[in-house]
Amino acid sequence: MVSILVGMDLMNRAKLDSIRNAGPAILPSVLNCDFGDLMAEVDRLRQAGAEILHLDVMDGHFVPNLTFGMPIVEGLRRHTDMPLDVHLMISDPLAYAKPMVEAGADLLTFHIEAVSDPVDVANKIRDLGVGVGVAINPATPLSSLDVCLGSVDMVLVMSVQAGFGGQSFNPVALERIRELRSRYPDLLLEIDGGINTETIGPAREAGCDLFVVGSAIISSDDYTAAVSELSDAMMSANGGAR
Ligand SMILES: O=C(CO)[C@H](O)[C@H](O)COP(=O)(O)O
Ligand SMILES: [Co+2]
Repeated sequence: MVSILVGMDLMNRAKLDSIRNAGPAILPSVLNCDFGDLMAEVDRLRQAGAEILHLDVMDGHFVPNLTFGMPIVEGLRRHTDMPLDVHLMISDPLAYAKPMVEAGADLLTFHIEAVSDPVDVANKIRDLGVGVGVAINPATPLSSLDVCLGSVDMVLVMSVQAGFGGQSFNPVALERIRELRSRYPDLLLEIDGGINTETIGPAREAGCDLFVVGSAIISSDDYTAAVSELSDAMMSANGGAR
């Protein structure tokens, strides 16, 4: 069991490096895809050029929506070698961190609003051998992250209130990305919510590395065209804020 866990840790850390080196990158969220055809949806996203998957785990308690847990993550893990970026919108991230890592998560992100001791949560997730991220909702003061920024690999700046796909982009996220980028030049920054061809460029100009996109891809009839248009908008923006 120990050697299996050690092997899993090495694999997960390698995937974390590939996430870190992928930026700037588009991470499709499967939140609004056809769950009756999930693996084919993942194949379509992969063929469209996606290299990392973003998985939105919601518990119906921290957010008023319920999605999926370890069995789906584990099924996706067996189906694809893409790194799995798991966004935990749950009230008790530590209760599910180890099962999520065993299911195949490569990067586990908890919400700052959900925990009382973010350093302890970050350290315990890191001890599982995966990358650790902290997410912040638009209404939460950015200063609440200060205590744990030295303990995480990534900050996920929410550009919508966590809970649902298809919401409108909140530009407060751009100010936050700018501020975090200027204070922490090497910190991995991800943005999530309402990212489309209009918002991805400004987010990159603000200094963001990873761009989660749900409905702007999934609502398209042609995932390849959607990813290509997003990628063009992302790459033509000036990422020099970094
Ligand atoms: O974390 C999320 C919602 O809480 C989703 O990742 C996000 O909303 C993606 O969907 P969209 O691009 O449609 O906003
Ligand atoms: Co998300």
